[in-house]
Amino acid sequence: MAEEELQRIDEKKPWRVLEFYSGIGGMRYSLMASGVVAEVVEAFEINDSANDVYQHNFKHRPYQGNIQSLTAVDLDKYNADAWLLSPPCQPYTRQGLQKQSGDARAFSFLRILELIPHTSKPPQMLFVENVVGFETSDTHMEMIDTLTKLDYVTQEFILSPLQFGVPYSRPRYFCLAKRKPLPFKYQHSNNKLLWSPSLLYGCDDQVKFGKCEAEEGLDRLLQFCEPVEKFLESAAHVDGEPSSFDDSENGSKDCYGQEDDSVPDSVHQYLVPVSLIERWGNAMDIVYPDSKRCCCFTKSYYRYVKGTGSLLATVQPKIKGKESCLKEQRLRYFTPREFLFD
Ligand SMILES: C[S@@+](CC[C@H](N)C(=O)[O-])C[C@H]1O[C@@H](n2cnc3c(N)ncnc32)[C@H](O)[C@@H]1O
Repeated sequence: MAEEELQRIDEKKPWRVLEFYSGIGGMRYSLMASGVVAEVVEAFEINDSANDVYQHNFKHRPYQGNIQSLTAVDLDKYNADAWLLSPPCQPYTRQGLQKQSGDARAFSFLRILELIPHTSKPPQMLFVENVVGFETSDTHMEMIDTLTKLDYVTQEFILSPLQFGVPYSRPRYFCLAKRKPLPFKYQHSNNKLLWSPSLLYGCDDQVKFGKCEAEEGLDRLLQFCEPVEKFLESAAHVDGEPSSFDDSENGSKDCYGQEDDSVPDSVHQYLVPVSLIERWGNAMDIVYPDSKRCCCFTKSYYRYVKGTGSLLATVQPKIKGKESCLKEQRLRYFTPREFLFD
């Protein structure tokens, strides 16, 4: 690696970052929240609507095209230090066909890996995010093989927001890669896959950062988790965004078919129609303001009930759960701002 490259990192000049599969910009948000001095010099995303949101959020419209068509020359011109990549996860999800590298949606990521050795200045750092299942895939094998050959050292993690005090169960795979001679601060995690972030902080505090898969680890984690209510929008602050779920059966009245002045209009749109509760109540995942967990929200939240995310009971019964009448618990959907937990 050229001397001046290392110098740039040492001198804390802003990292030049490329964001692949930028979606609505979650990676960029995390980068900003991390406090790293960095500039996203370009983002790449094929989806027009995602790019609208990204542009709204960051006042920059990502390069709209297929990442698979990028060339090494294209990438060279950004002179980037770090690449952030969150490629499609469908090839690796447990519920899917698990075609892995044989799935067309994996091709663009494989192509990016192929391009790295052909760039005149490979990135010094990579950050890859995907679903649990990626770590056992042939795509992962290909990625590690490519990175090792190109002198990268990796640290891999499976982490859940629960391990960071957020009441949301959503384990995800993360890979950090640095090109030698750039070192990791804590090198005992080099080339390992870990289920706890503790070593990132140079400690092995399993009480604070338990392996969240294990039952007793989960119990310990929940002690440190904030309750759901900490992440709720107060009624006054619920934006008047148009409802994206079908409450046509509900008309303009509340879910009980009555006028209810105590519920602001802005919250009304998030109430779960009573007909849905009657039909699908058994399949609903219900949480309370003092709960310390939520199920993973999917893009079908608001459209389907089963397995798409939790619903919030706004009236707490004496006995929590489905033993008490669900209709009386005044269930509502989480708002978009709430389930993005920002
Ligand atoms: C897992 S999501 C990434 C989410 C993103 N990190 C965010 O915060 O929204 C994958 C994204 O990659 C985009 N995508 C998939 N294949 C692509 C390709 N070949 N070229 C460009 N974008 C692609 C999808 O439209 C989707 O938005």
